[in-house]
Amino acid sequence: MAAVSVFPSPAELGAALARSVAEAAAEAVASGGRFTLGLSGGSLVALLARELPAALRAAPGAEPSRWLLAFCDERLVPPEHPDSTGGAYRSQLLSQFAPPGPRVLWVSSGLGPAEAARDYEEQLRREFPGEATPRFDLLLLGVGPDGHTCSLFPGHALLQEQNSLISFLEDSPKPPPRRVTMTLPLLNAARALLVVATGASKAPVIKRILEEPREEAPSLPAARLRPRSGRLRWLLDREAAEELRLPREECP
Ligand SMILES: O=C1O[C@H](COP(=O)(O)O)[C@@H](O)[C@H](O)[C@H]1O
Repeated sequence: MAAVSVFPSPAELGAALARSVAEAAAEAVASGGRFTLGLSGGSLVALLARELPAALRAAPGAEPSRWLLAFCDERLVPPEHPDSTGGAYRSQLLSQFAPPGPRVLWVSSGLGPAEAARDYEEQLRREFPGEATPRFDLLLLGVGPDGHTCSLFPGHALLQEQNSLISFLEDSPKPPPRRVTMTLPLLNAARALLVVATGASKAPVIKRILEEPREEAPSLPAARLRPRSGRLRWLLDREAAEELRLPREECP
């Protein structure tokens, strides 16, 4: 069962998200020496860029130099392109870390989609030796008004992927079309998933994802986020949560 927390606005949500990341980092660094974090793009980039640096200053044990960062999905455009998730994080968030900052696994934009996915999966496997399916400490996810998460779109064949950790698509309905993405088996292996949604345009799909009867294989990709043994928490602002009736935590 997912936990659902609702915030008055994206500002309070962003601050709580940043505190959760800092706390998870401090815990992981204390127990295992490193923190593995997967980042999604879109609206998350600005939220994290605005709130995470201050949250980290308040959590000395979080130690960003002990972090391994990966991208939950990436658009295959040059890093300087405005659609590049890695490029956006580099300029908006990573530039704020004092050296040495986190270690980052970059998706290679110079390769074709299939090669880029294969290369990224190899990079990941090297970082998690001995784990058939790597378990990230925390994955930060978004959701689109159509119910997509990462670059997993409704009705797309990638939803059936069972073997690869990373896959690719060349027909994303949301531009740009060429992308690589974590697959459901990798997402659902994580120790914790935080899914963030803000704005009224997402209210109808949030209701469907969280309140429609649970099917074996729901059509909305974000409804297939079901961690095998990890935690799943949704962070919503009031607008995104306005159609929900289920019990949730109302946060100040
Ligand atoms: O295209 C994408 O969209 C989703 C949702 O983005 P948002 O701006 O509506 O929050 C994002 O999570 C994903 O990383 C991105 O490639």
